[in-house]
Amino acid sequence: MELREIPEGDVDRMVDLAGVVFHNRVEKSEYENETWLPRRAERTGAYDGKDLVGQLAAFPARLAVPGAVLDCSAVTLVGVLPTHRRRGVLTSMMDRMHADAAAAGRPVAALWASQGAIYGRYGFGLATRAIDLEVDSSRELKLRTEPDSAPLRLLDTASAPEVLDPIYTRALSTRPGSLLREPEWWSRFVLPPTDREAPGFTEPRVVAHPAGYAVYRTNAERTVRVDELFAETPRVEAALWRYLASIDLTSRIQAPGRPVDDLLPHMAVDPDQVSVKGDWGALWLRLVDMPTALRSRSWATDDTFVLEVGDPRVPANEGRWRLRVGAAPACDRTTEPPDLTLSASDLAAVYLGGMPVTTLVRVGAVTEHTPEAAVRLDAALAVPFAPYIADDF
Ligand SMILES: CC(=O)SCCNC(=O)CCNC(=O)[C@H](O)C(C)(C)COP(=O)(O)OP(=O)(O)OC[C@H]1O[C@@H](n2cnc3c(N)ncnc32)[C@H](O)[C@@H]1OP(=O)(O)O
Repeated sequence: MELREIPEGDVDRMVDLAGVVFHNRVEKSEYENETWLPRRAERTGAYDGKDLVGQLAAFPARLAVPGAVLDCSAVTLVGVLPTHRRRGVLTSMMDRMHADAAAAGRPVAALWASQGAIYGRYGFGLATRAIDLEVDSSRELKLRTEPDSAPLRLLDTASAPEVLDPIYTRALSTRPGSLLREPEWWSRFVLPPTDREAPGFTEPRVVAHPAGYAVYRTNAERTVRVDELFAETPRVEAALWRYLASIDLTSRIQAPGRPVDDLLPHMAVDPDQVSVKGDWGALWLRLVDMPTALRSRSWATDDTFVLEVGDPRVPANEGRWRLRVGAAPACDRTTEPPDLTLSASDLAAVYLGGMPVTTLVRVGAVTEHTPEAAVRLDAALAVPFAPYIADDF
C-alpha cells in the first residue's frame, strides 16, 4: 500500500469511494458539485497497486477563532474501503495531513466526524456543539424581546450572497468557530435549489434585515426549516423568529444545528413553545502548530500558565510550554513545573472557549497540579458567545 497524491483526473474516483464508505447513491449529474471541494483540496490517496482504497481531502480554509482568523486545513471525504480497514491507512493519511498543514503554514485543522470515536487519537478535540430547536408556531410566538421594527425583505437566491456575506462575516468576529465563505460556497452549500437529503422541502427562501437574515425552506407538512439565521442584535433575532413563526399555512419551525446559547428558548414568553430536540458535537479542531495557535487568539485575562501537552502524533507540540495570555500572548518552551497536564485533543477542545477546562479536570482527563489553574485558564479562554459553525463539510 502506498500513499500518494490523487491526481485531478481521479477526483471522480473519490466520489465513488465516498459512495461506498458513506452508503450514498450519487447520480452522475451530481459529480460536478460533489467534486468541487476535493478539486481544490490537497488530496491524499492510499493505493493498493492501481486501486484507490483510502482517501483524505484537506482544503485550505479560514477559521474564525477568538479575536482572529486562522489558516486551516479543512478535512473532508475521509474513507478507507471495507477491504482495507484497520490496517493503519487512516493513521498514515492523518500523519501526512498534519505534515502538509504545517508545511503550508496552517496552524489548525478542522473536520466534522462521522463518528465521535475516531479523531481524538489524532489530537482533534470536539470544539463546538449544536442544538436542534423546534417551535410550536400553530399559535402566536410571543417574545420577551421587542422585535426590531426595520422592514424585512425576501431576496432572490442569486443576489442574496452579496447581501448576506457581510452580515455572516461580521457575526464571526464575535462568535468563533465558523469558516469564512467564498462566493461559490453560498450557492453550492447554503443556497442550493434542492436539498438532496430532504427533497420534500422547497427551494431556499432568504429573508433579510439590514443586520441579520434567515435562510429557510418549507414543506407541505406545514413545516418551516431554518437552515441558518444570523443576527447582529437580539432585537433583530426576535424580528426574524417572529417572521418565521408567522408564515401562513405553517405550524412548526424546525431549526437544526443552532448555537448552544441560542436566545430563542429564553426569548419565548411560553418556554414550552420552544423545545430543544437534540444536542450534538459539531466541529472537531486540531492545533497543528500549537504555540502559533495559542499565540494567535485573543484572551480574556492577563495570566501565565505552564502547560504540559501530550501530542504523540505531532511531537513538535509535545512537552512543557509557558503560555502568557493577555494583550501580547506568548508561548515558549520551558522546564518549569506544569500547572496543568493535558492532551493535544483536550487543548483543542477548550481552545475556542466552548468546553470548560474545569469539566475536563473533574472527569479526570486533565490533571491540575496548581490549585485554581483550571478556573484561571477558563477565565482566560472565555468568549462572549459559544463557538458555533453552521457549515457541515
Ligand atoms: C472528516 C471525515 O470525513 S469523517 C468520515 C470518516 N469516514 C467514515 O466514517 C467512513 C467509514 N469508515 C472508514 O472509511 C474507515 O473505517 C475509517 C476512515 C473511519 C478508519 O480507517 P482505518 O484505515 O480503518 O483506520 P486505522 O486502521 O488507521 O485505525 C486507527 C485506529 O483508529 C481506530 N478506529 C478507526 N475507525 C474507528 C471507528 N470508526 N471507531 C472507533 N475506532 C476507530 C482503529 O481501531 C485503530 O485503533 P488502534 O490504533 O487502537 O488499533
